[in-house]
Amino acid sequence: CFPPEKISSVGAFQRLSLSPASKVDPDNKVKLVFGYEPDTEPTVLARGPFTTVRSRGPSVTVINHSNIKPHVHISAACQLYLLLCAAFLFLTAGPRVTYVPPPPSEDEESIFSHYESGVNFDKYDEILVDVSGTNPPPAIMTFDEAALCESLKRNVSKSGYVKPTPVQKHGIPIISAGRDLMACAQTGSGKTAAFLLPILQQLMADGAAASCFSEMQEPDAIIVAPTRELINQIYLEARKFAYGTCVRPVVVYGGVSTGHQIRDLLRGCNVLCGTPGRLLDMIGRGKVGLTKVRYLVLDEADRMLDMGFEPDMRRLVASPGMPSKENRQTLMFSATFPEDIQRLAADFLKTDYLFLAVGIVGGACSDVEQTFVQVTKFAKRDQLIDLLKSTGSERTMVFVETKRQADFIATILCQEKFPTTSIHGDREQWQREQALGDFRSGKCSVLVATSVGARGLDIPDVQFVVNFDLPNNIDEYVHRIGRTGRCGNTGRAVSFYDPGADSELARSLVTILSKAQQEVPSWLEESAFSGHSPSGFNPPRKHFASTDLRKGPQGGFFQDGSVTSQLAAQTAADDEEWE
Ligand SMILES: Nc1ncnc2c1ncn2[C@@H]1O[C@H](COP(=O)(O)OP(=O)(O)OP(=O)(O)O)[C@@H](O)[C@H]1O
Repeated sequence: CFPPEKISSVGAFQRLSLSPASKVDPDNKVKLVFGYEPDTEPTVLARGPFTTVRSRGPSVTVINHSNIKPHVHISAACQLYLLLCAAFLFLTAGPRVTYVPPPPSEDEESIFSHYESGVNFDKYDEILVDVSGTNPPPAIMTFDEAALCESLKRNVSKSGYVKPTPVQKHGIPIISAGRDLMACAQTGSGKTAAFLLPILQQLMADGAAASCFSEMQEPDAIIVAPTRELINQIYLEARKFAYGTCVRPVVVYGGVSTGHQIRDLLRGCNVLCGTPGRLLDMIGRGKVGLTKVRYLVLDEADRMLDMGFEPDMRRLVASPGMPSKENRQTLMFSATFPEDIQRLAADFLKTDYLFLAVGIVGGACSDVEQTFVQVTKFAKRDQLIDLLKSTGSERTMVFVETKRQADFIATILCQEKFPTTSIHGDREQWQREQALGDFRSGKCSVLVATSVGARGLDIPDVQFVVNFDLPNNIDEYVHRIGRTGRCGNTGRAVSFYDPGADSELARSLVTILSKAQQEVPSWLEESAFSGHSPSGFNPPRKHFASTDLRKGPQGGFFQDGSVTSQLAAQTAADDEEWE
């Protein structure tokens, strides 16, 4: 059946059309051909029930013709190899995703619904702020000083924002001045608006408007975050601030029908929010062009590294069309600033980027009252039930180590008549979204979660966090308890400390507690400094680092503009399983 009748280009692929008049194979088999180059003999590597087989580059694709007779013998080794490839593809591809999430509400009241900032909101002004790098612009004290355009100002006010938080006071003018930024700030202190407002302001001032007339959308800003729930939340914030303007944010993330997301994308997109994999997929499909990108935001950058997204992030910045770092503005947000994040910052950001640290890098929010209970593994369940009975109907997040454990504990709590739901990586996306919806609406007052719920989730009125299992990573601990005590509100966290399993974390916990001005239980201190714990206070780990390594004499510390003393930061953690 060779030479082929026709070779045509189909996007990045080549299609090799074979003559239907070729000799008939009684088995009706199809051949997979590799290594075809003009004037060379193709090598047939496989036969199988394929309809269309595609491969990139010089290799060639064959379209199924049931009447083709293979004319090259396939060795047994090749057959085995291809069988393994097919099995791998089948296992990794999984079932086709068809879930289409319900559209977010168009109702203005629900778009702008928010919870009130808490009694400690004004205490944010006392937090030490460190800005390092050359010529940082002065901080703003009010949203008026941010010179936002009318519609944005109106949306900010409808969101209940009266005055900026420290990360906004410093972050907004830095971004508006066109500077690259690496920022670390405590949980729940308003990082999302710190990058969204100046970006949206600039796009609105430039008259950016989404166009639905292009098969390839070319966003002005790309925002990347590690988890589906977090990126969706960022998208909803962007949509809220862009309400009533021509700027159109769009979100793409895994677990949802790709076709649905492409259709949404093609309705116009200025600000594209995405998880790394789905974003690269859209770029690979030619639905997203990068040449117009002016802003690239990497939120929770340290978590993206922990989750193994570094290659994806590098692929993104190296993707065809992506402006070089000199020609775009890059903003990275991270709870910690370890060396691998500094390395990434050096690669992705301009050399004169500014480093902004609000509070203690990697420190816990001091509005959360942290309590520890010593309990053995087998007594945890009863302890949890007692605890929940005493807290009544407070909105509570319970963190556990494994997905199976999450289901198990959720079932037990339901049996005990606590309205409970769960979120973890083995649940379908629609189940995850339903669980969050039920928890947000109050239908379920308890949400049992694995680490997937630890970062970034901003759920109103979570009064209580329980670490049923402590994480093996102190950063994770800080993020988990940060689901409460947000935006100046107070919250409580109770952690079950199993001396047999958690002693490795003891010293880091003592550090975190003391820095957040919390009482340190004497038994925890003893455990931290007894021979059972790893030697050395806050043992070094590959992630450890605190402040900007570039810091020179000009790197000062500011408290609303004035130079203060040096911040310290200590985090210690191991990698934990992520889903
Ligand atoms: N200036 C402000 N005034 C009132 N509320 C605000 C202000 N800034 C942010 N908020 C609200 O505070 C809550 C927390 O903000 P956000 O989720 O951006 O925090 P974060 O720093 O990103 O937290 P995390 O580190 O957990 O991701 C949100 O509900 C947000 O709408």
